[in-house]
Order: sequence, then C-alpha cells, then structure tokens
Amino acid sequence: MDEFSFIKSIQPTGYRQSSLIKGINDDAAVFRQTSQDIVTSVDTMVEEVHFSKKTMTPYHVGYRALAANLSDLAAMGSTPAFYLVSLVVPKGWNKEELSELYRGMQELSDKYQMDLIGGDTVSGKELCVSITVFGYVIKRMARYRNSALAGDIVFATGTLGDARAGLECILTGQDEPFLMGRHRMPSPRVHFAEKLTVLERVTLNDVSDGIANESNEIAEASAVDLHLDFEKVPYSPSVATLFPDKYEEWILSGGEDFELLGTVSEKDWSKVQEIAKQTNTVVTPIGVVKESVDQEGRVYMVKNGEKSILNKSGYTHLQEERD
Ligand SMILES: Nc1ncnc2c1ncn2[C@@H]1O[C@H](COP(=O)(O)OP(=O)(O)OP(=O)(O)O)[C@@H](O)[C@H]1O
Ligand SMILES: Cc1ncc(C[n+]2csc(CCOP(=O)(O)O)c2C)c(N)n1
Ligand SMILES: [Mg+2]
Ligand SMILES: [Mg+2]
Ligand SMILES: [Mg+2]
Repeated sequence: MDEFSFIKSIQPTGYRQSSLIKGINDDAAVFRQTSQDIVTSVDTMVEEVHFSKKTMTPYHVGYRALAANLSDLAAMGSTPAFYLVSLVVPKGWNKEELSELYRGMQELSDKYQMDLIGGDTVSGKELCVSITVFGYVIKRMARYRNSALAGDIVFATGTLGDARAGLECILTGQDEPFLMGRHRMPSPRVHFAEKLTVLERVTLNDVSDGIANESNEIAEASAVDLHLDFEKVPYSPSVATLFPDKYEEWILSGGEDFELLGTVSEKDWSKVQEIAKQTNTVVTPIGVVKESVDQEGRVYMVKNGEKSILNKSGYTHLQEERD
C-alpha cells in the first residue's frame, strides 16, 4: 500500500452535509456557511502518550481521537459537521490496521452525520492522529468558559475518574469491561450540549484533564470563585471499590473522561435536568459559583467538612522540559 492507494481506500462514497462544496480530492476542502457561526478545534493522539499497542486497538485509537474532538465541539454547544485527519504512520502499521482506525472514527461520525473532508498522510516514528473538527452553532450562541456568574449552580455530566481507572485495569490486567470501555470509547456529550441552546446562558468546559483543571479554567476565565462539594462529585462505585487509595485523586484529576463541567443560573437548573433526561445524560450539581473578591477566580473544595483551595493538577504535556 502506498500513500495514494491508502487515500483512495478511505475516501467516503458520499457526503451528508449540504453546506459542503468540495470534499476529499483537491488541494483543500470548501464549505459555505452564511447563517451560523463556525466552531473549529484540533486535538492530537500520540502513541506512547495517549495510547499504546497494549492499551488500545487501532479501532479504539480512531474512536477515541474523534471522541476527544467532539467533546470540544460539545463544550462550545455546537453541532458537529466536518473533520480532517492528519496521520503520521510508523513502519509496521499495515492497511488493515489503518482501515480499523478509520472504522473507529466512522462509527462516531456516522452517529453525528459528520463528513470526512480531508487530511494528510506522512510516515514517521510513532503513530500520531491529529483531527481537526468543524461544527455549527446559532450566531452568538457558542458557550464560553467566561460566562459563569455568582449564584450559578456548578454541574458535571456522567461519572468522573472512570477513564483513568479503566486505563489502570488495562495496564494491570483486571477485566473490568465498563471502565476499560470508558477509557477506550468515551461518550462526548454532544446531544446534551446541543439542546442547551434553549438556555440564554450556560458555561461549559469539557473534562479532558480532570475537573481540578477545568473548574479552575472556568473560575479564571469568568473571574468568579467556584465552591465545590467533594461528596457530590459523581463517580462509579466500582472505581472506589477497586482503587480505594487512588479514586479520590482520579475523580478530580484522572482526566480523559470527556464529560462536561458547566455552570447555569438557578432558575434554569430544572431545564438542564429536563434536557439531561431527554438525552439520557446523568447530570449532577456539585457546587455553586460565588463572587471573587479580588477577581482572580479560585476553586474551593469542601471535603470532610473542611474547605481548601483546589489547585490545577493532572497530566501536563511538556512538563519535563519545563522542570
Ligand atoms: N500549539 C498551539 N498553537 C496554537 N494554539 C494552541 C496550541 N495548543 C493549544 N492551543 C490553543 O490553546 C487553547 C487551549 O488548548 P487546550 O488544548 O488546552 O484545550 P482543550 O482541547 O480543551 O484541552 P485538551 O487538549 O486537554 O483536550 C485553545 O484555544 C487551543 O486552540
Ligand atoms: C499509554 C497511556 N499512558 C498514559 C495515559 C494518560 N494520559 C495521557 S494524555 C492524558 C491527559 C489528556 O491529554 P490531552 O491534554 O492531550 O488531551 C492522560 C491522562 C494514557 N491515556 N495512555
Ligand atoms: Mg486541545
Ligand atoms: Mg476542551
Ligand atoms: Mg480537547
């Protein structure tokens, strides 16, 4: 297989998005949009950083790579439309493995009616999958991290810490299909976030690094303080049972759960609950937003009756170089 026969093999047979003018097979893709705002983002998965041959099959790599990008589109309240895939392929990856990687992406893109409209394929040392996504959102309705206000309820979707626990199960050979699935095939909260469009204001951030990070990003961007209650943070009982010494850390900073952390006014909380019900999403209130006296924006967490500052923590790329 060479670069060009590979590209031919992954070319879609048809496109779904009516705004697409030119897809794969020219120097670039073209789509036209006049009535909505366009949301775009890119996230990358690298072998030995985000996955290894031991932790994921090629199918999982494709699925997880697109899921992480869809999670950012969800965190902006947008509807997914297009994606482009940039691949660095090491020697030793065969055609079947690459087509499995695309099957993983396709499973999710079919679910959300997305079109694959381009990419790039080069050879290199480690497998690296970089996906660029585009989504649409009603004009001026994109959901930012800077819109939290004092009095808001802080909420989280799903359960936190599952992906980190799932990774541990995979690495240590414990057969826990649910947790392993949460690591390999996370569920971006696209439908839930889209439906929140009916709300005047909601603050959203997706949980890629862990709520210790993401809550601080909301607090800083909005210049408010978030007061979280540790006892309310949702997690799967099996995580606590299997990893009694680790689960408290993992639910705050395990990362890779691709759930949503948000804030919304108290008056709209019942609507959020209703939308959660409609979209089969579990949503849990975990704290409140208060004014920040010095506008710095901090996160406080009450645990065992004691309140302390919750600092950013979790996985940070480039850490060694900085130390
Ligand atoms: N190399 C880069 N060049 C330009 N902008 C970047 C680069 N890396 C990150 N950014 C920008 O920095 C901001 C934060 O990016 P970050 O990747 O932390 O967000 P995220 O995708 O939500 O988190 P994660 O990568 O953990 O999923 C985004 O606006 C992103 O586009
Ligand atoms: C084999 C293997 N080792 C370690 C990890 C853990 N890990 C890698 S990146 C990341 C944070 C999110 O990264 P990003 O900021 O790029 O979204 C975490 C928690 C893994 N998934 N696989
Ligand atoms: Mg990113
Ligand atoms: Mg994000
Ligand atoms: Mg991201």
